[in-house]
Amino acid sequence: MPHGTDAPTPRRTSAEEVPLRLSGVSYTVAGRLLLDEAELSARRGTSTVVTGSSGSGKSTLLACVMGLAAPDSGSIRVAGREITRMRRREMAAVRSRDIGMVFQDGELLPELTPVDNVALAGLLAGLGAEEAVQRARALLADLDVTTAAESTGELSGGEHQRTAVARALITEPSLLLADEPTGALDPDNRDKVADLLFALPAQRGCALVVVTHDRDLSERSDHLFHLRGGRLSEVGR
Ligand SMILES: Nc1ncnc2c1ncn2[C@@H]1O[C@H](COP(=O)(O)OP(=O)(O)OP(=O)(O)O)[C@@H](O)[C@H]1O
Repeated sequence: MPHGTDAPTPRRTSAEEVPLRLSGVSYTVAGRLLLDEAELSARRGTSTVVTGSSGSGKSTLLACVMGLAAPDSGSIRVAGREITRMRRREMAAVRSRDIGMVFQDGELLPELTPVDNVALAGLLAGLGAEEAVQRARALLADLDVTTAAESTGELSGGEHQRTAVARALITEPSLLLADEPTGALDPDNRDKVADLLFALPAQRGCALVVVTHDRDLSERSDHLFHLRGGRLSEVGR
């Protein structure tokens, strides 16, 4: 294209977009600098783990990425879009379409079936009811969770957390976040859920970002960062 024309830059395809890019992100709470010009990029097909002592700000980092906490300065791009100045409604749409989140205790509704728990996330993101239920059933079958259970409360710890992973995947997000996803599990289930999570970037082309104390998860990741005194540094291995 000749230099200096006004032709719009072509929109990059979603496969080229970097699911997460933090640049110069600072965040202070109660007078304490939790993030000091943090830099982190997570590409599709890769896994990243952030470790740090209790209270170092790992969950706060994820809260910033989800648009639930507003940094003092810096840029956060999710699926190619700047989120730091996004309106609440637009951010909610990004959160439900582009980001999947797995919490330590799953945060599922115990009285609903596993299928309904997973399908509900799809419905909230705008999928039709039939498609949401079909996707929920397929994901649960893939992740080896029974679709016959009448309530999620009756699942084992491992099944419960695999259901939480299925719920996070229903919108096929480019960015999958997890906060201590194995923290509430026994060693056997911890291994199974870790195997499952760290296989997802290659299987589904998403970027996985996990914050954890679990050393085993750190060792599985493609990229390892440590957060201390507000400084987020990549650990060479
Ligand atoms: N809204 C808030 N008001 C005051 N302090 C806060 C607020 N949010 C977070 N903090 C403090 O910021 C620090 C970081 O919290 P955060 O939960 O991000 O740490 P963490 O590294 O995830 O810890 P853990 O590993 O124990 O989960 C903590 O000392 C917490 O008490």
